[in-house]
Amino acid sequence: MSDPVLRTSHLTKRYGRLTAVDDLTLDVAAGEVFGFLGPNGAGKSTTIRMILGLARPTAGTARIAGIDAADVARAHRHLAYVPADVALWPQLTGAEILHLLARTGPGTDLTYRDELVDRFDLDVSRPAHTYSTGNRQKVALIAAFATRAPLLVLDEPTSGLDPLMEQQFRAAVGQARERGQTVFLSSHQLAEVEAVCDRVGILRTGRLAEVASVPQLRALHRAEVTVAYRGARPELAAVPGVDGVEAAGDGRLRFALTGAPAPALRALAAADVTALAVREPSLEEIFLDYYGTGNGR
Ligand SMILES: Nc1ncnc2c1ncn2[C@@H]1O[C@H](COP(=O)(O)OP(=O)(O)OP(=O)(O)O)[C@@H](O)[C@H]1O
Repeated sequence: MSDPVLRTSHLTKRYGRLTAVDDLTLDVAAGEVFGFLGPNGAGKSTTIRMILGLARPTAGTARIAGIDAADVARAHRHLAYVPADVALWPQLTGAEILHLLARTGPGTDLTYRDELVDRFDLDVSRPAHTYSTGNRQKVALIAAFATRAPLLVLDEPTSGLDPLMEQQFRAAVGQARERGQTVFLSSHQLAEVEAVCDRVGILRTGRLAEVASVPQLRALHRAEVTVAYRGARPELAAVPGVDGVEAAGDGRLRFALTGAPAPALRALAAADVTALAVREPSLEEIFLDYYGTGNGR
C-alpha cells in the first residue's frame, strides 16, 4: 500500500516541562481535506512547524508522502504552505512574486494560477508593500493552490479574506480535492471547516481529543429537539439521551438529545405530537462543548 500523504506517528514536542504536542498519531489520505482545530495554545502551530521541518520533534515523526519532514529539501517537493502571517518581498509586484514562487516551489500550473488571480480578483501589477493583509494572503493562496503538490498545508489562511473571497477559497479547496490533493487546514473559522472538510481533528492540550467526520461529530453531540403537541404533555423526563426538557411556549417542548433517538421517539409516539423539529449542532457548538470556557491548555 502506498504511504499516506501525511502521517504523524507519536509526534511529540516538549518545551522544557511543557508538552506542546503530545503523542500525535494521524494519517491523512490523498484527496482528503482535513480540518485541524483547537483553541489558542492547543499545539496546532507547533504541529505544523514539525510537519514543515521547522521544529524538530522531541519524539515521533512526521512524514510527507513517506519522506521524513526533517529531510526538508525532499519533503518540500511534495508540499505547499500558506502561513497565518504572509510576509512578501515588499518591492516586488504580485506578478513578480507569483513568478518567483512558481520557479522555486514544487511545480506550478501557470494557466490555473492565472485563473486564480482572476477569481481572487488580485491586482498583480502592484508592489507587495501596498497590499493589505487579505491581498498578501491571496498571493500565498494562489501560489499554493496553483501547485500540483500532493499536500497543501494551510495555517489559518482566510482570516483576512472577505466573504466573497472566502467563497473563492472554498471553491479552490474543492478543486484541489478533485485533483487528488490533500489539504491540511488549520482554522478558527468553524463554518469554513464545516463546509470544506472531510474529517476534523480536535486538538486539546497537545492531544487529539477526537478525529471524525463532521456528521460523526454531530452524532456524538447534542441535537436540539422542539415538539408541538395537543393534550397531555409528552413524558420525557426519564428517557435515555434526553436532557434539559423545558416548555417552549404553549403546547411546545424543547429538549437536548444525545445518541440514538429511538427511546425519545417512542416516548413522543405515546403523545399527540403535531410537529417535530430537530436542529443538529453546528461545528461551533460542538467546539464550544469540547472547550467549555474556552481554554485549550
Ligand atoms: N518556542 C517555544 N518555546 C516555548 N513554548 C512554546 C514555543 N512554541 C510554542 N510554545 C507553547 O506550546 C503551546 C502550543 O503552542 P502553539 O503555538 O502550537 O498553539 P496553537 O494551537 O497554534 O495556538 P494559536 O491558535 O494561538 O496559534 C503553547 O502553550 C505555547 O506557549
